[in-house]
Amino acid sequence: MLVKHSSSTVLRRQQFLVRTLCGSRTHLPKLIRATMSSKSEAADAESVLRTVTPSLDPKRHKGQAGKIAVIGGCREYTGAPYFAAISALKIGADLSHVFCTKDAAPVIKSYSPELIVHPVLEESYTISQFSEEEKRKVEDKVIGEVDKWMERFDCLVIGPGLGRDPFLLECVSKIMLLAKKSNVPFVVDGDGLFLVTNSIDLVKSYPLAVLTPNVNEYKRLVQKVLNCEVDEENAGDQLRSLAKQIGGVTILRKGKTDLISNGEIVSIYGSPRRCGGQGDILSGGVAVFLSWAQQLKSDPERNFSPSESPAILGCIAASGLLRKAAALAFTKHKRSTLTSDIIECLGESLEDICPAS
Ligand SMILES: NC(=O)C1=CN([C@@H]2O[C@H](COP(=O)(O)OP(=O)(O)OC[C@H]3O[C@@H](n4cnc5c(N)ncnc54)[C@H](O)[C@@H]3O)[C@@H](O)[C@H]2O)[C@@H](O)CC1
Ligand SMILES: Nc1ncnc2c1ncn2[C@@H]1O[C@H](COP(=O)(O)OP(=O)(O)OP(=O)(O)O)[C@@H](O)[C@H]1O
Ligand SMILES: [Mg+2]
Repeated sequence: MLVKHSSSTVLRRQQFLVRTLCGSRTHLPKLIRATMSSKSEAADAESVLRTVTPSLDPKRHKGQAGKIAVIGGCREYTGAPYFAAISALKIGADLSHVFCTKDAAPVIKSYSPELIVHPVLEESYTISQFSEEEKRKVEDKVIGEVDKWMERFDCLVIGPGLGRDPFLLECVSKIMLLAKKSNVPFVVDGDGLFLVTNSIDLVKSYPLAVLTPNVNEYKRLVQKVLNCEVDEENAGDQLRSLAKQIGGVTILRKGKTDLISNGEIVSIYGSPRRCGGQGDILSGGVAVFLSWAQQLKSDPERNFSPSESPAILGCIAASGLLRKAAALAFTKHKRSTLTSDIIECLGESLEDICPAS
């Protein structure tokens, strides 16, 4: 489905792509052609997808296409971290880890042998009999288990199916500090947003943080940070000022159309099915495309220096791909479309935009 836009919107989109791609001798002509010819939003998201997706070069070794870690998964929720982690692999990352509670680990492992699952997080009920000192030791152990892996990850996804246990969230706060210390980008979603909304300093002024709130999570963020209600009339301005107030983090506000804090809108494709888990696919996708965009920026051979950040490019690419896969899954399964059906369509949807060979 192509969306019609006013000429000023089309112009803004063309300016965005030119801005994004300036400095790229390798990609500029092809991408500008794509935007000029279709003058559509599909060209924007698809051009970004084509730009950031790396070719399948036989010289590359395992890990170079991305190492992602999801911090999430507890007694209640095992689907959400699985959806985020498996989506990262299905899009093209090489390795996908999950750091979850001990209860959730065997369940998540049983969904897929592809995932590397670490049963390290603890909830309050497992340590309720412990003294304060013993609790501190458990916390140090949890942090240590994640820390020894941290430098290897290209991006974390913090929050899908994390739950809201206070002890567990305290440990995750420390994991965020570790990620910041190591300059590892992270996507915050689900219960990670509950944590961050109540402790905004955890992400404040960290340029490598991406927040992906749904309608409820966004409402709580706006109330807490801007001290007002969501203003649909001035949605773009409000989103920009929210991101500014949090010190320049990137925000992807999910909904009927996905709004990104630099002013971009992704409303192509999409599906009328609202089954749970689609946001989890998106968070895994943002992590992969952000990593690829960051790689692209630092690869001297590709000579690419877009003015838009990897975080913004990651959001546009992931949103476009998820919505395309959701639309494709809906054509096949109609009312019975489930999140796993959408995940099965990720490969075909990406292939349609950037063929593997
Ligand atoms: N299979 C799973 O394990 C899943 C677990 N999930 C996890 O569940 C936890 C809570 O996430 P939720 O998304 O439920 O939390 P929210 O606080 O976003 O949603 C709570 C409730 O709000 C209502 N709601 C949702 N969208 C709405 C809308 N557009 N307008 C009005 N009301 C709306 C729904 O009835 C929902 O139960 C997170 O950790 C999340 O990651 C979800 O990701 C879904 C899949
Ligand atoms: N009304 C809608 N019409 C079309 N697409 C939508 C609509 N609402 C959300 N989406 C798409 O679904 C994706 C997930 O958004 P959603 O609001 O379902 O997230 P979520 O509530 O966090 O999901 P999850 O169940 O995984 O927690 C968005 O990125 C968006 O592209
Ligand atoms: Mg969610």
